[in-house]
Amino acid sequence: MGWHTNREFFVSWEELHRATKELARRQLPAEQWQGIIAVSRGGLVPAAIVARELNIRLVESVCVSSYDHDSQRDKVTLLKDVHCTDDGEGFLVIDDLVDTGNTLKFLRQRLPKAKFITVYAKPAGMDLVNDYVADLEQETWIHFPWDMHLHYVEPLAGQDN
Ligand SMILES: O=P(O)(O)OC[C@H]1O[C@H](OP(=O)(O)OP(=O)(O)O)[C@H](O)[C@@H]1O
Ligand SMILES: Nc1nc2[nH]cnc2c(=O)[nH]1
Ligand SMILES: [Mg+2]
Repeated sequence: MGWHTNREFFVSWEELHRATKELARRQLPAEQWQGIIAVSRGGLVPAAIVARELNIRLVESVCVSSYDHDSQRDKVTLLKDVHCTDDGEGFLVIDDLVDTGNTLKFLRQRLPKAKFITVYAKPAGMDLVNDYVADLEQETWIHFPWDMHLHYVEPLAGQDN
């Protein structure tokens, strides 16, 4: 696991790779899948890792955008649709996380027969995914490695506390 304080959870590249490989392992046998659908943008890196592990070369993307509405992220719009079977049957839909579930609720209408998987899941959206690797508290904010950079921190003894 990464490490978290104050309800923030920082995920390293190595931890994301490990957890996503575990997610991929659970989708065996690979032959049951026609292809992978990445939910852009957060699902792009996990989808690449799963595609590599399952040796699946057909990787599609679906592009969505969520808007703040009354401080809730409850309006999802489709920016780019996906090319796959009509109802998504035989496809794996991959996102980095499910939080409120609004994104996946929206995509489930479009792809009712697809299998939805995420690396991380929070309680409000947990029932909307068919598989995930790690659950976190609803209040925890997940920081992904592509949103961070390494930086210096003072030794404990040098801090004002
Ligand atoms: O379950 P929800 O409450 O819908 O939240 C989960 C979604 O939020 C994040 O995407 P975001 O919309 O921030 O865009 P991004 O993937 O382009 O960064 C994340 O990648 C999931 O797709
Ligand atoms: N990076 C990030 N994006 C999110 N979108 C919805 N919840 C989260 C979260 O916990 N972390
Ligand atoms: Mg996203």
